[in-house]
Amino acid sequence: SAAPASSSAAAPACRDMAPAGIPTIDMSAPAGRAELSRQMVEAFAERGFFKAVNHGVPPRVSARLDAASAAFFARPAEEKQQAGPPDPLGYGSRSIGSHGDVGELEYLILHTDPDVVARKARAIDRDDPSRFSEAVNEYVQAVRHLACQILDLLGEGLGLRDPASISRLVTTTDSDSLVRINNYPPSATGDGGVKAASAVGFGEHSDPQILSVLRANDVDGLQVLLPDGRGEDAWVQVPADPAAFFINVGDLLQALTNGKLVSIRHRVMASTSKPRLSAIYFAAPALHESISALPETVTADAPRRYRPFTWAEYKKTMYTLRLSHNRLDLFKVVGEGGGDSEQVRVVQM
Ligand SMILES: C=C1C[C@]23C[C@@]1(O)CC[C@H]2[C@@]12CC[C@H](O)[C@@](C)(C(=O)O1)[C@H]2[C@@H]3C(=O)O
Ligand SMILES: O=C(O)CCC(=O)C(=O)O
Ligand SMILES: [Fe+2]
Repeated sequence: SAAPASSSAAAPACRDMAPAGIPTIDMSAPAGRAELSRQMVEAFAERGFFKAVNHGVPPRVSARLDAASAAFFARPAEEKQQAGPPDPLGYGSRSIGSHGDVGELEYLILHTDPDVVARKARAIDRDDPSRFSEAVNEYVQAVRHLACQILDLLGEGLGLRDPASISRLVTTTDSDSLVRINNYPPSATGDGGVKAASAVGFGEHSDPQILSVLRANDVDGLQVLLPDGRGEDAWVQVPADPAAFFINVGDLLQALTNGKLVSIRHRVMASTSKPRLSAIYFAAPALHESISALPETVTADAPRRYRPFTWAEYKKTMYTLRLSHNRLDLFKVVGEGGGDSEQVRVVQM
């Protein structure tokens, strides 16, 4: 089916933003583990994201990735193209996906398997490939650990019989997790000013995987779409904090929790005079993994919302669609009684 146009144009401008509603969670659990997992479930159910502080990722690990990324982006354009095109992994500039989405950025998308990183690093840092691959591998290890801690806490907060069942999807050796490094150039107009606040760095979308762990430098730009309390959604600016991680629910976690946790729509607006550098770890399962609602999340009051699907199937669908598409809707079960009924109809693409 045809992808709908981005709804960004229709969404309210930043000046109409809802009062800041950025849940912040102290990962050192000052009030105990049970309270920490309760806070996480609440933040993910109501907002789909939170800011993690005291997260345990050493600042030098992030700084090392920043330095390696900045060194790559500073190379001449012809040299960077050697690490592209994004097929869908690799170096890309402005074009996002293969359906006409564009943004004011350049990026690297890498699979997190260390062997794959090592191979790609030969085109990224030709003088010393291991300088780049080691920085990425060390970073990935640290953020995967953080992601799994969060997923275990969620498992506990959701009252799962097997609380580690979600994090196991990510720790498997054939996990399809990715890391994406984005560089948004300063949006100077040439006359000393900056572009209008409407310049899109990375258009509106939800992340397809299980969980996204985002860190950026001190440059603002990330916005999340949140209910404004008056029955509308509004874009809320997420103030930059290089010492924190911003964690968001992906489409698969929404499906696994039968819609209890919500995959948040977000975007990046490019209107600053400094480059924004960000790195996002997308925690994903293995390609063959079947995704269906965890039994504890399916009740008489909350019947099954999505039909089971594999990550490979979901990924194939997502790559045929525009960035802004509500792709999880295509897997919705329709009909009375939810998905446990033999009579269910499934929305076809
Ligand atoms: C337009 C697209 C880019 C994207 C693949 C897609 O067809 C739809 C999902 C997009 C997205 C958003 C989150 C991540 O940045 C990303 C790497 C992902 O897994 O899904 C991108 C994809 C991409 O840039 O290849
Ligand atoms: O670069 C950012 O800050 C966010 C980008 C993003 O949402 C993505 O790459 O999926
Ligand atoms: Fe995203």
